[in-house]
Amino acid sequence: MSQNTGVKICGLKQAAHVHAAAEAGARYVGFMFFPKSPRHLEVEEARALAAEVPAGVAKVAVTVRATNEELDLITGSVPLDMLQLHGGESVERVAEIKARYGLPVMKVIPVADESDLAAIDIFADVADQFLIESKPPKDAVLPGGNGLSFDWRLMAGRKFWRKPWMLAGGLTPENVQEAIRMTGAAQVDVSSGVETAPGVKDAGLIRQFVAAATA
Ligand SMILES: O=C(O)c1ccccc1NCC(=O)[C@H](O)[C@H](O)COP(=O)(O)O
Repeated sequence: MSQNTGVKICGLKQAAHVHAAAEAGARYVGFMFFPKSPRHLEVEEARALAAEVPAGVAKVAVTVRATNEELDLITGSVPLDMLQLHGGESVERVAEIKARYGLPVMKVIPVADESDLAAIDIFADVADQFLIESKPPKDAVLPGGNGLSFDWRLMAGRKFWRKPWMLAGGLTPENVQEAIRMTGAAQVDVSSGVETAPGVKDAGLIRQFVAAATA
């Protein structure tokens, strides 16, 4: 663990939780734009929430195979620092989004087994960061935010990729220290693990998570 561990709290919907995350020391907050998600925000809600985020904390829009029309609306309405692409976007689409919006892009790499890690090299020229997380079950409604972890042993000795990366998937205040120890992650992301029900964040759990990740 390290006091320098970067923490992203994803799927925030309330100002109080944005404040709890920022005051605890989170470096990123994630706003969901995916109507099927219990964490989904309309752009007006996201714009109001973004105004609560202090300087120094990055505002990340999480999207899933969003069209240019949808991204135009999101980026035109909400002041953002990063776009997280959580769908099956191609290398070409990631490059197009990066050029069109001029924002850093975090590409999600879903992992179930070792072969899935090859995608990191494939996207390394176009993505600014990676979020490495568990592949969702085949019948899952959501491609992320499922509270499921993957086998962290797959990451052992793999931390020297060309771009920064974040570990995600099923992290909690209880397991995040072990996850960092096993993977060497310098950054971690959480959503379900700081909730009391899907989409319902808890300020105490947010504080516990950031404290454990940065202890
Ligand atoms: O959180 C969602 O509802 C979601 C829906 C669709 C795509 C992505 C989503 N979340 C993105 C995140 O970055 C989550 O924090 C990440 O998947 C980890 O989630 P969890 O396992 O719940 O901590």
